[in-house]
Amino acid sequence: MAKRTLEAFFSPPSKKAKADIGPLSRIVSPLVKAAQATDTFTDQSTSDIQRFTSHPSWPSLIADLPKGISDSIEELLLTASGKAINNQPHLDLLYFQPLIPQPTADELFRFLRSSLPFYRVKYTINRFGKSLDINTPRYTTVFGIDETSRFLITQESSSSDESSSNITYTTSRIVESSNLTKESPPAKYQKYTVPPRPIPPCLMLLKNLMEALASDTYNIVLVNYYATGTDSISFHSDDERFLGENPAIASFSLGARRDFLLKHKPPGAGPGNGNKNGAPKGQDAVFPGTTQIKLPLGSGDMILMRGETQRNWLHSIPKRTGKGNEADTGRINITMRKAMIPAGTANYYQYNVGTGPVYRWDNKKKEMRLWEEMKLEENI
Ligand SMILES: O=C(O)CCC(=O)C(=O)O
Ligand SMILES: [Fe+2]
Repeated sequence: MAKRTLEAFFSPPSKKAKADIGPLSRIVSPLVKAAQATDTFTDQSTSDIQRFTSHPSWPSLIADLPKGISDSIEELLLTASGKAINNQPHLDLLYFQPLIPQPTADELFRFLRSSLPFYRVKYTINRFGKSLDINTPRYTTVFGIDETSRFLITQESSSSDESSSNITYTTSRIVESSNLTKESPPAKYQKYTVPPRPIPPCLMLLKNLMEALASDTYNIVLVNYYATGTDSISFHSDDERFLGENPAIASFSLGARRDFLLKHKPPGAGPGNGNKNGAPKGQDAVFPGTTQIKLPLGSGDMILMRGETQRNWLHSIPKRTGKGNEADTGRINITMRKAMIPAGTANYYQYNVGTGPVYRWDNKKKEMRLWEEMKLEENI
């Protein structure tokens, strides 16, 4: 049975790179081709066959990206260019408006909403000596593993033919000695309440694209689904220590337009201070020389937050209610991050997968439903 790392599996055969296209396409295009070479992508226009990939850690098969979508994304790469927003202290954003134009973005939105498993995570925190139950006000899911580890993959098919469609990942955890951290990864891994899951092929093209735009690599893909305008994320910064200093976080939006707000942390707010809810209690002072920013993120928009942004700025997606609100048609947000140590993997799975039931999109009822109930109804 052939064994390769996940990275090796998707890495481009460089000789296939086209010579006549711009730098971004040169990076990403071979990755699309490499993925196609595995036959995990199938031409939906000429065939009804939808390819799926399985993995023991996923609650269901996950469909591969239809070739129509990946082709459209690939075509657009030549024109990708972002606008810098860095006219306030400690702020360094790159705004692609859009990165993927709306027809393709909306197709990708419908595809991902129907294909990915989601969770509605509940957890308890300790505030001022009292325990507080938190219901995450949106659907979430996460894939990937920190820098200390790799997934190994094997092909289910006994054939060594790379174009076999029956590809199954199997998780094996290998730790490269050069990457060993003080926290022993195998011991930490035993403590994960949710075992890490490999990034499915349908998210790899986006990951490769965002890596090319950010000039960085990512190992964690976090997906939020805001079903209605009452789903939200409160002011916070993604400044956890396991992301390292000044992380570049790529955030990609699909579906309904939602306002993305940014405000500077209040004066005197240290790292982690006031992190989740904005100003620490009793301190809602505005940082001198800064104003709040509102970016109305639409389908296909991407925002890269980099430099000192996370350390100094908070961001949120506030609730938007009212009749006929576009927010009620649903929005997906995908963030790409690089977790350096197992504590990062554990944290993301705890707060974005958790231990509760799986939800999946029901295309007939047009809502997220418990996957167990859907399976019973459909006799799956
Ligand atoms: O939905 C968004 O645009 C933001 C999501 C976010 O900030 C996060 O997941 O940390
Ligand atoms: Fe965030």
